[in-house]
Amino acid sequence: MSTPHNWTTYTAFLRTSRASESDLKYFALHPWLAPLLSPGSPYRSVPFFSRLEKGENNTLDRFFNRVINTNDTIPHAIALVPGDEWLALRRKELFASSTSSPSSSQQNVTGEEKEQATTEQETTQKAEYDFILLTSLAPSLSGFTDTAHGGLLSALFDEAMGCCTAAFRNDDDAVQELFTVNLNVTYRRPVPLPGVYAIRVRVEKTEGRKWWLKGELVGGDGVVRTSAESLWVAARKGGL
Ligand SMILES: CCCCC/C=C\C/C=C\C/C=C\C/C=C\CCCC(=O)SCCNC(=O)CCNC(=O)[C@H](O)C(C)(C)COP(=O)(O)OP(=O)(O)OC[C@H]1O[C@@H](n2cnc3c(N)ncnc32)[C@H](O)[C@@H]1OP(=O)(O)O
Repeated sequence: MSTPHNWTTYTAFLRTSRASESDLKYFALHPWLAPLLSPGSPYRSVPFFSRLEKGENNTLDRFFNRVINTNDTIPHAIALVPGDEWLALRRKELFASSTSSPSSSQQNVTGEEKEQATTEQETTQKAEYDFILLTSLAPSLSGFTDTAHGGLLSALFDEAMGCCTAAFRNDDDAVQELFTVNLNVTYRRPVPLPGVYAIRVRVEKTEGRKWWLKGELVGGDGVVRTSAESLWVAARKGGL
């Protein structure tokens, strides 16, 4: 078992960590991922947080960091996140008209600031998605023969979306923990096993404590095999 991490905030984790060489080497073998992994990519490769060991006495994320962290389930997974500048712009965009602003410094964004953000967006490297999970799926994740189980795909969307929201929460906990209250998954095409897939997600909008997200799962042929929409609700201040 690997050593538990010692980051104190998710933001610090995003800023300072890098995906393992073995995972990077593995995904680099798949040419369709090159635009996401090359030096010119708008994304940085970091470990998939949910997969990190949290310590013997900490039961956080056990499903992802133990049960489906094996050679015959999910042998490799990494996360791709936009650069700091782009994330900051997205924060401005998402919280400009919302009372769920993740930081007091981002509240009451004025028209002038919005305009400035638009200009900045034109010059900052644009990332179409707020979070991408690259994952290999091995044969033991099957429902139908050689096909990924639909429940597993839902769990992957939920987790990727959770990590996506975490990047927009602030270190000072101005936004409370977020929970999935609704997850609507559309199974469009089977997801063959074994295979390598990208789950790309984006926050569509926020309103008060509510956040709406969308996501898609694609393989090397670019076909959207599964898509998902979800609603997340931040816990009330002062706890549930
Ligand atoms: C590195 C350092 C360490 C730091 C670590 C930090 C972060 C971790 C980082 C990364 C995390 C990474 C990954 C996490 C990823 C995934 C985790 C898995 C996520 C899940 O898998 S989580 C499990 C399933 N999840 C639940 O276990 C939730 C059960 N639930 C509740 O606990 C309550 O539901 C609660 C508390 C959420 C809200 O309760 P509440 O009482 O505060 O809110 P209330 O009911 O008033 O709703 C407020 C407004 O939402 C609307 N609304 C509510 N529900 C709706 C629905 N279903 N459909 C449509 N609208 C709905 C209402 O209509 C109202 O709308 P309006 O305000 O407009 O009237």
